[in-house]
Parts: sequence; C-alpha cells; structure tokens
Amino acid sequence: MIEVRGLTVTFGQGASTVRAVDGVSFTVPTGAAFGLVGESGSGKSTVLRAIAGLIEDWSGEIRVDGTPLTRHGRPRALRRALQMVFQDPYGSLHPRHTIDRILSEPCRIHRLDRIGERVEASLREVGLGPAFRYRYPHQLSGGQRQRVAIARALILEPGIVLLDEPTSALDVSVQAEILNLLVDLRRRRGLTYLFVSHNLAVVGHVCDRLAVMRQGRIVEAASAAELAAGTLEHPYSRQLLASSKGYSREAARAAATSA
Ligand SMILES: Nc1ncnc2c1ncn2[C@@H]1O[C@H](COP(=O)(O)OP(=O)(O)OP(=O)(O)O)[C@@H](O)[C@H]1O
Repeated sequence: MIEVRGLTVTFGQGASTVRAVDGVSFTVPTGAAFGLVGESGSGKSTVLRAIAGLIEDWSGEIRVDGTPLTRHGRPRALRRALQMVFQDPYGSLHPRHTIDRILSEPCRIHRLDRIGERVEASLREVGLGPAFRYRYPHQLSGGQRQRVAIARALILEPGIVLLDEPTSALDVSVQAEILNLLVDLRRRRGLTYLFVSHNLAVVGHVCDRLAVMRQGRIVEAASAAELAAGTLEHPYSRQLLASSKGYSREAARAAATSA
C-alpha cells in the first residue's frame, strides 16, 4: 500500500522557484493499479521520484506498507520491496553489460542466493528465452529491452512497482504487448502498481483507478470504469482523453490474441 498526503516538491530558489508538486494526496491499496496522468510538466514523474527516493527535498507524508518514508535513506528491505521501471529502456540499461550482468547485479546487492536460476526464471517470466542471457542491450529491440527492464525490477520480488511512462518510447504495437505483459504480471504476482503516463487510454488499460494531474495538483480522480464510460468531468481531463486516441484498445486486444 502507498499512502501519499500533502506531498509538495519545489525546485530552485528565489524568483526561479518551481512548485512541481503542490499538496498531492492519494492512496494505492495493496494489489491495486493506480495511474497518474497529465501532460508534460504536470508533476507526475516528480511524485513517483519522491516515492522512489530519487528526490530528497519534499514535504508531506509518504507511507509504504505503513512505514513512513524519511527524506534521507531508507531501509534495505523497503528498497527491495519498491522497484521502478523507467521510460527509456535503452538509457536505463548499461550498454556494456550483458543482460546476465544487468539482472544479476541487483541480486548481488541484496545478497540473494541461486542467482543464475533467478536470472533465467525472470527472463522466462517476461517472455524472453535463455538465449537472451548473454546478449547486450544494443542487440535487442526496444520492446525486448523494456522486457529486460521489467525483469530487472521483478527479480527482487517487490510488492510494489513504480512505472514511469514504461511504453511511451515504443511503437504502438509493441506498447500494447508490453502493457499486456504488465497486466498479466500484476495478476500473477498480486503486484501493486503506480503507473505514470501522459496517455489516459494507456492508463485505462492497466489501472483500476487514476488521478489527473495539472500544474502540480490533482484535478480529478476516477475509476477505470468511469473513464471507459466517458464520465470524466474536468475539462482538462476531457482534453487529455481526446489527445490519447493514438493508443487504441483494439490494438491491445489484437496483440493479446496474437501473443
Ligand atoms: N530536477 C529538477 N530541477 C528543476 N526543475 C525540475 C526538476 N525536475 C522537474 N522539474 C520541473 O518540475 C515540473 C514537473 O516536472 P515532472 O517531470 O514531474 O512533470 P511530468 O508531468 O512528469 O512531465 P514529463 O512527462 O515531461 O516528465 C516541471 O516544471 C519541471 O520542469
């Protein structure tokens, strides 16, 4: 479970101060998938980064599975329980490391046993065969690289995964494949997702609840059912929905049936 209360993040000082996140509150129950949607600059990634511990200077309250997070450092168990997948699978994978090394490293840091077995199992789980183990990121397609990034997050068996635009760098058909994989993994593992995207349709495909952010604030919260029924009320939410049409549910279904 993630509980966020009155989260505020400001960058810069004096006249150049930017209040990137301004009193944001929401709860993601254990096993739920919650989407944060908004256009570029709305503050959604900053919320995710504060929860992930990548930003130190925030105020408000963040609790993960009941444990309040402090600004400086967090226990190893909590770092393991909460993993992140980034937008750019190329930038987030070390170009000169094999997939084996990329997946083994977090296991070593967290002193896990049976590392080879874990690496093979995690590749299998994201639909990549053992042949991928000794390849390098540049030998993989964008979709395969994002599968490796997901495997790297899951190899530590976290309960919570923070996803920052995990498909927006991919072609639409590949996007659908990766979204279906994420939906499937959540079901199988009972994961909790916090999913950030500028695309309402993508969020509607993966999440059961969502909040629309604008200029650092949540302007509307809704369920996926309300989104599907077209009952979003805020004019900004409606505008976002109109610009999300590039991603179609039909494409996702087609990818699911051909998988
Ligand atoms: N490290 C930083 N230093 C200064 N300003 C920042 C920093 N990170 C974000 N900002 C500013 O905070 C605001 C919110 O940015 P944020 O990245 O959270 O938005 P976003 O909705 O996730 O957009 P995007 O999808 O482009 O990442 C923006 O005005 C941005 O310029």
